[in-house]
Amino acid sequence: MTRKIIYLINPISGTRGKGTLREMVARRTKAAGIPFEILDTDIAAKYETVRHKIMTESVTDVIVCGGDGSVNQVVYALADTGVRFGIVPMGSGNGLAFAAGIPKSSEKALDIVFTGQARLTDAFMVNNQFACMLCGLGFDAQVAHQFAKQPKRGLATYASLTTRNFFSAGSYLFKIEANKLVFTTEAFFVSIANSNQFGNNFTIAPKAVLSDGLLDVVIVKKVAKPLLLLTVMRQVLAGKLRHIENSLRSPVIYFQTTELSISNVGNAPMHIDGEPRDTPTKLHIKVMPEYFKLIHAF
Ligand SMILES: Nc1ncnc2c1ncn2[C@@H]1O[C@H](COP(=O)(O)OP(=O)(O)OP(=O)(O)O)[C@@H](O)[C@H]1O
Repeated sequence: MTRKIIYLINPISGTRGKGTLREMVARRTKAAGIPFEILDTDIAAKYETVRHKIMTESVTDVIVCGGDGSVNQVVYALADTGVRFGIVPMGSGNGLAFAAGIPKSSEKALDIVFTGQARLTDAFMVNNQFACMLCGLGFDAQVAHQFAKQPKRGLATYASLTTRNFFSAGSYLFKIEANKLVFTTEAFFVSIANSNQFGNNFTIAPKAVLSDGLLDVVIVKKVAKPLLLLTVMRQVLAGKLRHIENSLRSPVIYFQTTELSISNVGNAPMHIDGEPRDTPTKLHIKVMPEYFKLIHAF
């Protein structure tokens, strides 16, 4: 297949400067003999010009050089063109990239762009909002809301906000309907995951697969604070899927589904793919199987 690549670089994602990246991407793509163009991502997610180029210039691949928020907006705007998407992870978390086996090193991630396999990958909708890797309600969303206001991005900022919030974290009441069951729970957070991780290889839904047509739902219930860390570590290291009815009394409820409804009774904050979003009181969440083509390392 003759390839033509558009690179979309987010100038503000993560902490690394993008000058070296631009130079490296241009030098190596030229050396590989692939026609290409390098543009910036758009803060307002307007990609009509890119869409026009895809249609009129036979562009085959759009490579996002940024974090999960950038991937989210680009994929949602352009998936229907049928292009293959790749990622050079430049964000603070990079959950989707790491779930697809893409390494953090920009040089190695570019190798995957050149040699990796495009695989049909699921996405999901949260009411009318698009998600490709993770939606969170509660603790991690609180962190995402504060992170968005920080002058400096990156993992260090995330880690320090997470630690600070841990001690003050509150729980929220949710009414959840999934797999023909309705239950009420008081929880620190609810994660709805397509990717197996939050980012930075911190796994929250160990059984999640990007292309299985299922969403992994992890509910970490209200427990005494000293127990919370242990509960999360157990989920990270050995989280086992169980039927909802068999885990209602456990500190963690972990199940798979294709869709669910959540009444956000306690008004928990929300994030989608790491970006803070308004807090809805009612959510309907539904998987969109095989929604886009993502270049994986495996
Ligand atoms: N050209 C641009 N200028 C400024 N901001 C932009 C631009 N393009 C996109 N954005 C915004 O940048 C924000 C951060 O993007 P991104 O997710 O790539 O980085 P990150 O938050 O550091 O990483 P991660 O999501 O992996 O934690 C998003 O809110 C996105 O809307």
